[in-house]
Amino acid sequence: MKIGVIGGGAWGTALAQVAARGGREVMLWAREPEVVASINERHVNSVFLSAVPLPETIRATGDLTALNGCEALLVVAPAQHVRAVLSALTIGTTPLVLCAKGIEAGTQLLVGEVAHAVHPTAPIAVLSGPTFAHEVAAGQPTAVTLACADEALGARLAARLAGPAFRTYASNDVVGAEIGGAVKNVLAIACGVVEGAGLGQNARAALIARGFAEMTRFGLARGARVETLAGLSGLGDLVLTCSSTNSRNFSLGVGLGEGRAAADLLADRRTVAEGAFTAPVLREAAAAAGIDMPVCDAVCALLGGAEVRGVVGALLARPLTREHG
Ligand SMILES: NC(=O)C1=CN([C@@H]2O[C@H](COP(=O)(O)OP(=O)(O)OC[C@H]3O[C@@H](n4cnc5c(N)ncnc54)[C@H](O)[C@@H]3O)[C@@H](O)[C@H]2O)C=CC1
Ligand SMILES: O=C(CO)COP(=O)(O)O
Repeated sequence: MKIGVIGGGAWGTALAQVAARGGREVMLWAREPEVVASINERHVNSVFLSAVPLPETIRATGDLTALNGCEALLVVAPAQHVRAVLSALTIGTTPLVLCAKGIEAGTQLLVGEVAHAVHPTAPIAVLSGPTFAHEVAAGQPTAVTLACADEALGARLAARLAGPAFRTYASNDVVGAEIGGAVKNVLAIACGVVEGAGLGQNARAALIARGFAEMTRFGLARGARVETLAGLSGLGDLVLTCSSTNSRNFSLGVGLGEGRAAADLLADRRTVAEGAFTAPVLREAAAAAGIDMPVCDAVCALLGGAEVRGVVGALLARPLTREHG
């Protein structure tokens, strides 16, 4: 049986590699003809993950119908494009494993909720965790959360995707697994700003802890479980992306912290920094639910062009409050 991968960016390619290592045949759909040609002809994704040779069992296509008949589909298009890509597919009851991290603009839906809206008969699972694509593709040790409401299916998917260096931990908290990944991208931008503006390591650690408090407040309000938020897909991924310039979100924040304009930084890149798209949606959703998320608000202000010194000053000048509740 084949595994299908929807999205030929760095993460889709690394996950194709994971599935291929498990002995699966993999069909990867990519939007860019040059990615399809590069994978099929030279067995490398020269656009998004050029350092890693790929096995011949990974085939690429630009035709979504080539994914028909796959045992499961890993959905790895950026969050804002998942609806459009899934709408072009006939799915039936093929399990969809959502691997993008974000919240849809306009609807405030998590990616799994978007997938369910488009394909109500398809079982939904979420794969999320601290996973830089280049490390996974290189076979470095990695652990992820594999969440699925249908626990038997979740266990099957977790077993199918696991490998000697790729540990999958099963969970039935789909919403919790998604919220961690979506919110940490916004917080990683904030930590990058701290780095770019030279505000110090104390500030970064404080942002991680207070950011986690924001993630928890938002997650609990959306039905997530606190232990999921404190696990691989929440705190684990938050720590990873808030500490490394390998994170696209963190490095976007570094640029903002250095005083560069968000529009210029985003125009310069072909890769996706999901936090830039999630931040305004998260602010909207949090405000509608009456949830205080000052770090996320600060990221929105910086993305909108506010000056770093003023935004940081306003964060620090908030009235003193209790650490918990
Ligand atoms: N790169 C990583 O280390 C990890 C990425 N992710 C998540 O995976 C998702 C995909 O990210 P990457 O593979 O890193 O992407 P990438 O940044 O390597 O490449 C950009 C991707 O966006 C796609 N794209 C651009 N415009 C599009 C459109 N209009 N419609 C459909 N697709 C479009 C491109 O085809 C390409 O696949 C994101 O949600 C990201 O947060 C999750 C874990 C790790
Ligand atoms: O989600 C990721 C690692 O888990 C990748 O983070 P960035 O998208 O910030 O590079």
